[in-house]
Amino acid sequence: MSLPLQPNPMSTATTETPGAGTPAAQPSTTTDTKTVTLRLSSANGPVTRTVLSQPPREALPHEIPIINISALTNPSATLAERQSIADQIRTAALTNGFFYITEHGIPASVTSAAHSSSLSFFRQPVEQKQPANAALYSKYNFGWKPPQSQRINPFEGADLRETFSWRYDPAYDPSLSADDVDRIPEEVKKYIQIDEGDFPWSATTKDTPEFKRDVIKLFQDVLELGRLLGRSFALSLGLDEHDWDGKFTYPGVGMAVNWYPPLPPSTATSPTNTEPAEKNVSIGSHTDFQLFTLLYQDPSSPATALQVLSRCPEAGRTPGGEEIYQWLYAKPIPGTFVVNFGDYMQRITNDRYPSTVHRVQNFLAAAPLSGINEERCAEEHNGERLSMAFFFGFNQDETVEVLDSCVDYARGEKKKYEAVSCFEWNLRRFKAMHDLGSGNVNGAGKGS
Ligand SMILES: O=C(O)CCC(=O)C(=O)O
Ligand SMILES: [Fe+2]
Repeated sequence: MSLPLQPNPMSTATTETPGAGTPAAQPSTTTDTKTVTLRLSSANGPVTRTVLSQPPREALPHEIPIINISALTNPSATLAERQSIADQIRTAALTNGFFYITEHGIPASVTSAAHSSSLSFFRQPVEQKQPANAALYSKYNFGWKPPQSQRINPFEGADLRETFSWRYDPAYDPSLSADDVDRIPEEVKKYIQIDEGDFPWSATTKDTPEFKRDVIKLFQDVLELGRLLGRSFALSLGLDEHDWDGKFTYPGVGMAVNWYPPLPPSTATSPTNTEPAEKNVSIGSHTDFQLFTLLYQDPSSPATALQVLSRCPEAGRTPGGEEIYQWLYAKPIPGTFVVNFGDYMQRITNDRYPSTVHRVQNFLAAAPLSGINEERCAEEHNGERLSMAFFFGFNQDETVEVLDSCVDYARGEKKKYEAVSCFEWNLRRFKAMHDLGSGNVNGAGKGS
């Protein structure tokens, strides 16, 4: 593989002065293209993107590719086979920073049990979810978050989703024995956040005892999968595949189960579906904070929900020379997880691997995308949608510098970012979001 990786234009954005309360998208016109200006908070402060004012379109296979990762779980696979996966990941990273993984080894029975148990939890009346309320009962904002209690983008409306979220607890780590848990070093322990009395799980077991069991089983499988993928990411960046193994021993993983009601039909029939509709975001436009995210999408919901902001070179540039973007649908593909990179990855790769902006608009009236869900969408569907997101980071006490493989020293390029620990990074990111009036509407942090 040829190193260093060349700069990635996907990662560039225009930094602007914060202005909480400013409309998220303002119409503007280039010579012959209608665009809106999207505002959001990012790793580098508030940014704007110029976005085509047209309905999102389905991503083409090369724009969000499907990568078969069966070699990662096959003990007799060769390094060349694993390198081939790493190369596909690198290509996807340098394209949109989004891809699907298939043949990942997590049985469909595990994802579907977690899915249906989560639905049982969320479909309960509010009074039954209230004992798990994160804002009321958690020291760390873990547990249930009611609809419109979060606002991931300070420039858009409150998110309509409900969420149940928590973070890594070594007691549920399948790689650790009870003795290992007792021997966790103090410098690591101080960053591991655990609520007392097994909260929030303790508040879910009365009426939905299977919720904890099924969701934790999925969490455990995804944790192991994330560790394997970490090796592919290292390989894709010109490192040894085991270079990061020691950084994932007690990883800073956050998990969120999201339950989306349908967006109101008035928004669903909007001719452009590009205005972030002040009051109507399922989850606002944002980037994820950490290294990478693994996302399970509900394969049974109407398909036009998750959208990825992609560069659109065919649209030219704005009169001010800025790049133009477009929204692409990342449709649910049964049996896959969606993978995207987060802000910490963008940092340590000197912007090579972009932390791509995405959002969810869960439209009830959405037309099904090609090849999937036609049958399901033709049936009665109440428009709800469930997703489960795993936000993967290195151990919280780890500090990873910008990788030399991502800096073209021969051309005078420099490391753009100073080294920062994963814990410090998350703190900074939460703070930046809250300083703009974002995050959790009632004041606490988000689980990602
Ligand atoms: O529900 C989805 O498809 C995406 C969720 C997401 O982006 C997040 O929780 O950060
Ligand atoms: Fe996200």
